[in-house]
Amino acid sequence: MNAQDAMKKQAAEAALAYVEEGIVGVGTGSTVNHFIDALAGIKGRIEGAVSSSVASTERLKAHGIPVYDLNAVGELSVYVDGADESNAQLQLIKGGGGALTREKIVAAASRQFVCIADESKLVKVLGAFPLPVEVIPMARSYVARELVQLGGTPVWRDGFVTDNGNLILDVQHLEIMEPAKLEQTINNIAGVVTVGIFALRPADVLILGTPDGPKTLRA
Ligand SMILES: O=C[C@H](O)[C@H](O)[C@H](O)COP(=O)(O)O
Repeated sequence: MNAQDAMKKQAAEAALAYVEEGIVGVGTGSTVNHFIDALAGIKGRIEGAVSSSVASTERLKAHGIPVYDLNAVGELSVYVDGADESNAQLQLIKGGGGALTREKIVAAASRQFVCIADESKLVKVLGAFPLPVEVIPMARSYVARELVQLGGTPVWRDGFVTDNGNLILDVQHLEIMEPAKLEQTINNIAGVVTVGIFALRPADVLILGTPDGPKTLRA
C-alpha cells in the first residue's frame, strides 16, 4: 500500500465513529472501498447499507452486508463518501468514478454527509480536477456546446457508461469561484442529469488522512 492509499484507509477507518445503528449510506471509489472493508468489521452493529453504485453494492454484499433500495428506507443518519476535490467550505467535486448522480441522491437523503479523503484532495479553489457531468446520450453534443459557452473544455469519457446508462463529459479548465451558482447553472442545461459539484448540499464533515493522523474539518 502506498502512502496516499494509507491516508485514504486512515480517513476511512476514522469515519466508523460516525456510523450509528441502522442503515448506512455508502458512496463509491477507492477511499470508500477501505470504508466498506472497515464497516465489515462492525457489521453486527448495523442493519445494512444503501449503496451509490453497482461496484459498492458488490463489495458490500461480498462482505455479507445487506444492501437496501433507497425507496424502501427512510432518511439515513449518515452518508460516507470520498471526493475528487474539497474546498475549505466542504464544497466538493465528485464523479471521477462516474457515480455522481446516485451519490448526490443518497447524500441528499442523509442527515449527515461525512466525506473521507487523503489530504491532497483539499484545494483552495475547485476546478483543477476535470468536472464530471452526467449527460443523457442524445444530448452529448448540445451539452458540450453549452459547457464551452460557460468557459470550459468538455471531454467525452469515451467508452464509459454510468450505472444509469448515461455518458460523462469531463470539463477541463474551469476555475470554480461560485460553486453553488455553477452547480445550478449546469444542472439547468437540458440533457444534464447532474453535475459533480456538491455545493448546494456540501459535506458536513471532512476527514482527511495525513502523515500525522486523521484531521477533521467541519462546515
Ligand atoms: O464517482 C466517484 C466518486 O465521486 C468518488 O467518491 C470520487 O471519485 C473519489 O474517489 P477516490 O476515493 O477513488 O479518490
